[in-house]
Amino acid sequence: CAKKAKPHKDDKKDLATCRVLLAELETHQDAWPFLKPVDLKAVPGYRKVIKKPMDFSTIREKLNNSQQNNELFLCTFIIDVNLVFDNCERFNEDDSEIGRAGHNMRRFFDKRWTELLQ
Ligand SMILES: Oc1ccc2c(c1)N[C@H](O)CC2
Repeated sequence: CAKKAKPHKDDKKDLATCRVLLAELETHQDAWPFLKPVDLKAVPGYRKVIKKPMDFSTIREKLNNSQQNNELFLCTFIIDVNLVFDNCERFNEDDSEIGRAGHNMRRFFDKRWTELLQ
């Protein structure tokens, strides 16, 4: 991940950029399956199948707690967002409403993070 994020000149703004990017993810029309943690009591099999649940509200909490000087926050952010979409692919058919939402959101994220952070 570190090698992916080209060492661009000014990483001081990266935390603010992650917050902007996260806000765009949260307000996307296909974000609804990913806004809050999956209810592990209500969804049979989820706890067993998905080893590392992740969602946008948890990512926001982690960003709010991360320190600018902890330079790992950018990689952690990218890894966590991709975990949301990887979990979605693992648990949902591609040809399902939530499966399609996951693919759409991943495509949107890949485009925006490349524009904003690389
Ligand atoms: O039918 C269902 C019911 C619940 C969920 C899903 C599908 N997929 C989500 O990834 C996790 C929650």
